[in-house]
Amino acid sequence: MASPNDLDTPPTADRGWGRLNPRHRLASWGWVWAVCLLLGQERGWPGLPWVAVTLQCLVYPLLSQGWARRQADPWHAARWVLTLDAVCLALWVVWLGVPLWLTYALATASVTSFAALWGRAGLVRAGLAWAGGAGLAGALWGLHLQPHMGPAATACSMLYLTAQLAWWAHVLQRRLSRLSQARQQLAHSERQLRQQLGVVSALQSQWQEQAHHDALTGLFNRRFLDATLARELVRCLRMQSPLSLILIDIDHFKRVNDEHGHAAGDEVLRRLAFLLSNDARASDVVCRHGGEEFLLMLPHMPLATALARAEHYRATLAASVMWIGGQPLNCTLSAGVACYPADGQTAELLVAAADQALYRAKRSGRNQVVAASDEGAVQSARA
Ligand SMILES: Nc1nc2c(ncn2[C@@H]2O[C@H](COP(=O)(O)OP(=O)(O)OP(=O)(O)O)[C@@H](O)[C@H]2O)c(=O)[nH]1
Repeated sequence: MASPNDLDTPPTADRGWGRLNPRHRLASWGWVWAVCLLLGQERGWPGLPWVAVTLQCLVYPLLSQGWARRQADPWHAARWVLTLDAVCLALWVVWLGVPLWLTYALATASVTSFAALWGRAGLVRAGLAWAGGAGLAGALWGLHLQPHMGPAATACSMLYLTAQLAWWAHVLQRRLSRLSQARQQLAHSERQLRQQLGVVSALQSQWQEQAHHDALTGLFNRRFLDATLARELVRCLRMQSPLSLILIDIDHFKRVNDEHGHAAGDEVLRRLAFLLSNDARASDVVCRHGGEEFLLMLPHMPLATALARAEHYRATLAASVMWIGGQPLNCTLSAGVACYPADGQTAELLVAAADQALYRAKRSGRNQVVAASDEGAVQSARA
């Protein structure tokens, strides 16, 4: 006696996969009225049962539906309406003499409705309602078995049952197809989301790369070094290990730009960057500190080794002739070397010590390497 055809409300675990549909319920009761009409003709009912049948099949559904709609929770009220339907149907079939096909059609339609709407709990409720209705009718009027009906009433009952089952199947099919569409959409959205996440993560990596690297040379930039140096110093303190800094500046770089052009100057910066990063260990951080200045952070490297590294760079650059735009170009560099902990215990102090050493290297004539701890002494012979 219920219909699940209202698909606008998504089913929930509580509501099964159907929903009580008032129009379909009225049609079902109309059908019952038609079957009773045929049965009444077959059995030659007098006038009174017709009034009762009409009240039951055409008036009661309207009244009960109106009541359910006025309740605060119409869904809960519908459960009681459907239960009352089952009780009434059981009363009728017992009173009419349990006609086999009519009982079967009505009971099946009622039980499937309960099951579709409320699952297993609905089945129990349907069983109780039918047993209650039949028991009440049996107590009132006793059981008068007249199981057979004529072909017209039987055909009508069968048709009703078939229509009811077909309707449920149709609703179930629509629900499943909607579910499958929703799943496909969900999978599509998930794919799109994954793609977008991929793009975002690629952009993030690109942004991090740009944020930490110098565009011209590809070396780390000063921001990255500032963030790393403090962390490395803490590690070296914990491990009681030295950390050296080499600050390098190309000598008379302005002249390079003036005489060979800015592009040639850029090329010199790139080649020196390549030289510096070529020998670097995995733990070293080679960065462009600004302009024509480079800073190397060398964890766990004592001063003597750092001085030797700086001297290697100085000597290599001084000895090499760069051919840029068909022109020979020779550059030199000056370097200041400072070592933790002797020359400074914080990042700022250590960089300042390396800067002082570089300044002294410049002041002493350039193309040389100077250690911060060795006040004024030139560590490396001029090339
Ligand atoms: N080509 C090029 N030149 C740069 C870049 N950044 C800074 N410079 C130039 O580097 C030069 C640095 O000049 P100065 O600071 O006077 O130093 P210098 O000429 O190297 O002289 P000293 O350091 O005293 O030996 C300036 O002419 C800047 O324009 C860059 O990215 N590309």
